[in-house]
Amino acid sequence: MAKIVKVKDIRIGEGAPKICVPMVGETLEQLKEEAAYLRTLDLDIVEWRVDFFEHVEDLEQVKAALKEIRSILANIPLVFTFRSAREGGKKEINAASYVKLNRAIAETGQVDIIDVELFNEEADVKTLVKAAHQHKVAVIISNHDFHKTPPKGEIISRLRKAQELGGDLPKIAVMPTNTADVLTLLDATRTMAEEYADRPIITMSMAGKGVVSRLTGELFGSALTFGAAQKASAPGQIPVTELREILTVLHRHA
Ligand SMILES: O=C1C[C@@](O)(C(=O)O)C[C@@H](O)[C@@H]1O
Repeated sequence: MAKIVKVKDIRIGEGAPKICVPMVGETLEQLKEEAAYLRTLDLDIVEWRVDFFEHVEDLEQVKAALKEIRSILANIPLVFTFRSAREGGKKEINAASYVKLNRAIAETGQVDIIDVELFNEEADVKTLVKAAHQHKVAVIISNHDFHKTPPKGEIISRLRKAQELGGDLPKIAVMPTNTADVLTLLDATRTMAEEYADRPIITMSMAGKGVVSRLTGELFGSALTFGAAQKASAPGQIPVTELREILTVLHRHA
């Protein structure tokens, strides 16, 4: 039985998939407005995609912005994510800066989860997992392919590696070029969840073809799904209101 990952009052891995909504503001004012708006929505978790932030390379300004966001979000769990440009994000920073940023933010105690990309040096991934856990912060170990869908075995291999490295929530997002790719992601999710995972996993097939994978996590084994508020952070995210409605109907008939 896969364990539950608790972040504040949210139990990831129990019941219907949890809804995570990204903030993609570039300025502090935009982020404060986004955070205030997200408080009015029916969501479970907020993700700060800090790679969009104009001052992402100034740690003190990131910390100051985090303090404001944390205050506005109150008891809503917060994921801190720097998405690298090579995996679909807005910017690229070097490995040392990436580790320093994520470690410093984990140590603030103001985030509940950090997202660490699997395709970093293994030593850096392990360093961040250890630092996060020392400060009672959970870790998503993530991987993204914005160009294709790898074979089923490779998807499973990456999720298993993320689990072996101590990620509380292994995650993979892939791009379908056809509907068979969507079935590959769903089949890999099912096999990983049923045969290898001892913790919740997060998977999605992106863009319009992949929307079905963002809705059917309870059936195939993905414990969290991303929905859009004012602006999506990746192709295929649907409005959070529609997402909640569909997840509720599917959960009722599960
Ligand atoms: O990794 C993910 C998943 C995602 O790429 C998606 O496809 O919804 C959106 C990102 O903001 C998040 O960090």
